[in-house]
Amino acid sequence: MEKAHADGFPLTTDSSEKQGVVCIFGTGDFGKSLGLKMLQCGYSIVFGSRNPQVSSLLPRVAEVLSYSEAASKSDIIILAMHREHYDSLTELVDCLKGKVLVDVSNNRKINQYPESNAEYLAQLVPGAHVVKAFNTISAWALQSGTLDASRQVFVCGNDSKAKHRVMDIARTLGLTPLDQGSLMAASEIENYPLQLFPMWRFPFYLSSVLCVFFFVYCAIREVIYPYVNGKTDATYRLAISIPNRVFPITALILLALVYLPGILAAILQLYRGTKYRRFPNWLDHWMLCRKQLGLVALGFAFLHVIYTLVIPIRYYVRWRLRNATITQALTNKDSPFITSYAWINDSYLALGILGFFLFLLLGITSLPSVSNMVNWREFRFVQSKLGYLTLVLCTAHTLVYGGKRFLSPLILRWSLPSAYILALIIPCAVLVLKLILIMPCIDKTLTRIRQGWERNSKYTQSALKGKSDI
Ligand SMILES: Cc1cc2nc3c(=O)[nH]c(=O)nc-3n(C[C@H](O)[C@H](O)[C@H](O)COP(=O)(O)OP(=O)(O)OC[C@H]3O[C@@H](n4cnc5c(N)ncnc54)[C@H](O)[C@@H]3O)c2cc1C
Ligand SMILES: NC(=O)C1=CN([C@@H]2O[C@H](COP(=O)(O)OP(=O)(O)OC[C@H]3O[C@@H](n4cnc5c(N)ncnc54)[C@H](OP(=O)(O)O)[C@@H]3O)[C@@H](O)[C@H]2O)C=CC1
Ligand code: HEM
Ligand SMILES: [Fe+3]
Repeated sequence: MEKAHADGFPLTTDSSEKQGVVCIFGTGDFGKSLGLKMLQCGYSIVFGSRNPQVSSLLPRVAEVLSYSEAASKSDIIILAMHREHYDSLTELVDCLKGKVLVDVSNNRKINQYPESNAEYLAQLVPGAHVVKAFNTISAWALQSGTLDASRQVFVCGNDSKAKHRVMDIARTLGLTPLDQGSLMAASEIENYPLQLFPMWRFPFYLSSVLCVFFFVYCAIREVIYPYVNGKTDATYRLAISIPNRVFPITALILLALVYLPGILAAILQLYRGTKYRRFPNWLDHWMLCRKQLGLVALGFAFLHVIYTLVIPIRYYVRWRLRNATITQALTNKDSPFITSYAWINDSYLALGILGFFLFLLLGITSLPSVSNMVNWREFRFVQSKLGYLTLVLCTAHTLVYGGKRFLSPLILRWSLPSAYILALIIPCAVLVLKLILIMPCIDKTLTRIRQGWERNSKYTQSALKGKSDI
C-alpha cells in the first residue's frame, strides 16, 4: 500500500536540485498533497502528526513524526490544519520560537472570525514569523497538476525574509507568488477564495427574475389568452416559441444593464461636479459585476441563436408552410412578393447576426489569455466602444423585428403589448442617455471632471492649472 503511493508519484527532474527540509503539520488532504508536490520538487519533507504510526497513506520518503519532533527538524513549518485546531499549538510555543509558520487555512464563510486566521496564529505563537500563503491553491489541483486555473499564491507577512522564503517555495512549485504586504492583508487573502461567487450572484438572480417574469408574461399572452378566447390549445408554445422570446429578451436587457451603471456613474459625476466622491455601494457593486452580467447575457444570446436555428425543422412551422402552399394551390392564388417585407426580414436577421458576432468578440476578449495580450486602451476600446455597438445592433435587430406591427393596437392582448416592446425600454433608454452624454458640451465637462477638475474646488486657480497640466 505504502509502496504503491510512493511509486505513484515519481520524482520529477526538479528533484535533482536539493531544496532543504520543510516541515508540514497535519497529514490531511492538503498536507499530503502539498508534501507530495514539494517532494517532487526536491524538498525533504517531515510531517508532523498527532498519530505518526497510522499515517500510512504518506509517501515513504517522507518522515512522519510527532508535532514537536517534526518542528525541531526544520525552521519553516507549513500548518496544513484548520484554524479550529490552532489552539493545540500553544503547547509548542517554545519550540516554534523564531520559526517561519505558514498559514494556509481558509474559512467556510467570509469574515467568519473577528480577526484573520493568520493574525490569530501570530497572537497564539508570538515568537514565530507568520506568513499567509497557498490558501488559494486546492489540494486537488496540487495532486492532479491542473493548476492552470489558479497558479497565483497571495503571500503576506510582517517579516520580509520569512515572506521571501515562502515565495521561493511557491516559485519552485511552479506557482506565481504575489506579495500582498503585511499580515494586515491576510483577511482579504482569506476572503479571496470565498469571494469568487458574489460577483455572479447578482447576474444570476437578475436573469432568473427576468426569465420567470417574461415566461409568465408570454404564457399569459400566447397560451392562456388563446385558450380563454377561442379554446385553442397553444401549450406547445411553451417549449420553443416562448423560450425563444424569453432568452433573447433577457440577453438584451442584461446587455443594456451592463452599460447602464457607466451612464449612471457619469450622471452622478456631472451632478456632483467631481470624481473624488465614492459612488453609492449598490453602484460600485453593479460596476464590478458588469463582466459577469455581460457573460450571462452572452449565454442567453447563445440560447436564442440555437433556438432560432431549429425553427425550420419544427413540426408547427413545417405544417404552416405546407398548409399555406396547399391553400394557395387549391385556391389557385399565389401571394405576391413584397420587397419591403423581404428587406425588413433580411435586415433584422443581419443585425442579429452582426450583433451576435460582436457579442462573441466581447466574450472572447474577456478571457484572461486574450485580455492579457491587449493593453488597457485596447481592452477599453473593445469593451466600451464595441460593447455599445453590440447594444445598438441588438436593439436595432429587435426594433426591426417588430417592424410595422410595432405600434399597431392589434398586438395588444388583454391590453398587454408584445414582450419585445417591454424588452426595448431599458436598451433604448440606455442608448438615448448615452447619446446625450456624448454631446460635445456634456462630454467636455465629463472629460474635465475625469481628469481631476472640480466644480466647487477648494483649490486656488493655480493649483487647478497645475492639475490640468498633468
Ligand atoms: C460578453 C461580455 C464580456 C465582458 N467582459 C468584461 C471583462 O472581461 N471585463 C470588464 O471589465 N468588463 C467586461 N464586460 C462589461 C463591459 O463591457 C465593460 O465593463 C465596459 O468597459 C463598460 O463600458 P462603459 O463605457 O459602460 O464603462 P467604462 O468605460 O468603464 O466607464 C464607466 C463609468 O465609470 C466611470 N469611470 C471610468 N473611468 C473613470 C476614471 N478614470 N475615474 C473616475 N470614474 C471613471 C465613469 O463614470 C464612466 O462613465 C463584458 C461585457 C460583455 C457583454
Ligand atoms: N483541502 C484543500 O483543498 C485546501 C485546504 N486548505 C487549508 O488547509 C488546511 C488543512 O485542510 P485539509 O487538509 O483539507 O483538512 P483535513 O481535515 O483533511 O486535515 C486536517 C489535518 O489537521 C491535523 N490536525 C491537527 N490537530 C487536529 C485536531 N485537533 N483535530 C483534527 N485534525 C487535527 C490532522 O492531521 P494529523 O491527523 O496528522 O494530526 C488533520 O489531518 C485547512 O486550514 C484548510 O483550510 C487550503 C487550501 C486548500
Ligand atoms: C445569429 C444571430 C441571431 C439571429 C439569427 C436571430 C434571429 C432572430 C429571430 C428569427 C427572431 C424572431 C423569433 C421569433 O419569431 O420568435 C429574433 C427575435 C429576437 N432577437 Fe434575435 N437573432 C440573433 C441574435 C440576437 C441577439 C444577439 C440578440 C440580443 C441580445 C437578439 C435579440 C432578439 C430579441 C429581443 C428578439 C425578439 C423576441 C421576441 O419577442 O420574439 N437576437 N431573433
Ligand atoms: Fe495506500
